[in-house]
Amino acid sequence: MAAGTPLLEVEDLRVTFSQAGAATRAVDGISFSVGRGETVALVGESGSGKSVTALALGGLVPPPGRVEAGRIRLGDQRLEHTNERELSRMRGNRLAYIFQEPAMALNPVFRIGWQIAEAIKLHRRDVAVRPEIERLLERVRLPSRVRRAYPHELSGGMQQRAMLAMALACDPELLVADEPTTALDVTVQEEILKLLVRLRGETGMSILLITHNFGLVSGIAERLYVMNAGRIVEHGPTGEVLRHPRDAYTRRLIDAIPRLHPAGE
Ligand SMILES: Nc1ncnc2c1ncn2[C@@H]1O[C@H](COP(=O)(O)OP(=O)(O)OP(=O)(O)O)[C@@H](O)[C@H]1O
Repeated sequence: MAAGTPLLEVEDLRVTFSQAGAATRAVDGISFSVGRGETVALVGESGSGKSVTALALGGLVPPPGRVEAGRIRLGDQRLEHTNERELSRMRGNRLAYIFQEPAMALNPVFRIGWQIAEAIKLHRRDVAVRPEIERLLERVRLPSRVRRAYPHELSGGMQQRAMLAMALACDPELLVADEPTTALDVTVQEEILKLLVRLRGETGMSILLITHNFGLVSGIAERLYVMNAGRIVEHGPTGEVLRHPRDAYTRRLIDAIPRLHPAGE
């Protein structure tokens, strides 16, 4: 593969939800890319189509949603031609997700160690499971004792770290983080974002960060795409877009971040 080729390339993606004879185009012909080792943010208000885009990457759009058109390439793999079995193998091998509500994604009746072990066993037969659990807990800065804890015994931040450990179990090339900190307190949000930055440095993986919050992206994402009503309305290097937004919708979202505009400025 040529040097500089992005890890993920999405072209003209369209996703439609059809219900009771009416069709809603949730994603309306968007194109974007994520480089190797790069963090890219997809930013937009609720309902703009960010999550549906994220789900489309892994073939996870729920019915009655349907990917109508588009080309998706991850490394040397064309995903739109991939069947469900291959997609499910790829999820976890090359592509992993973390979502907003770790408490919903973790199984309440199993200990954290068991759940991480399942994630390891699903995709990797070549590693000793127990040391690998310890390695992953260490990687997300959780103490070893968490292995024996149930999800409800952990704080929200620790639950999100446990989800991250499961997502990292298979050394994904791309981590899709869909509103990973929205359910957390502000200080914990910062901890999780710092952890993501550190993990990216340690593993070399790429991150697609999905958020409604422009306040989160500086210092995390090199580039961002702004989504509105299923379309990308603006994109560019994060600092540039934050300082000189060209689109009126982008400007409105940025104006809503109080700390970028201290009183008197
Ligand atoms: N399960 C569904 N059934 C019907 N329509 C859906 C479904 N999921 C999403 N949509 C449609 O897709 C649009 C985009 O939803 P999406 O979840 O991608 O937005 P979002 O930007 O991620 O917002 P949020 O942060 O609130 O999830 C919605 O406005 C809705 O019209």
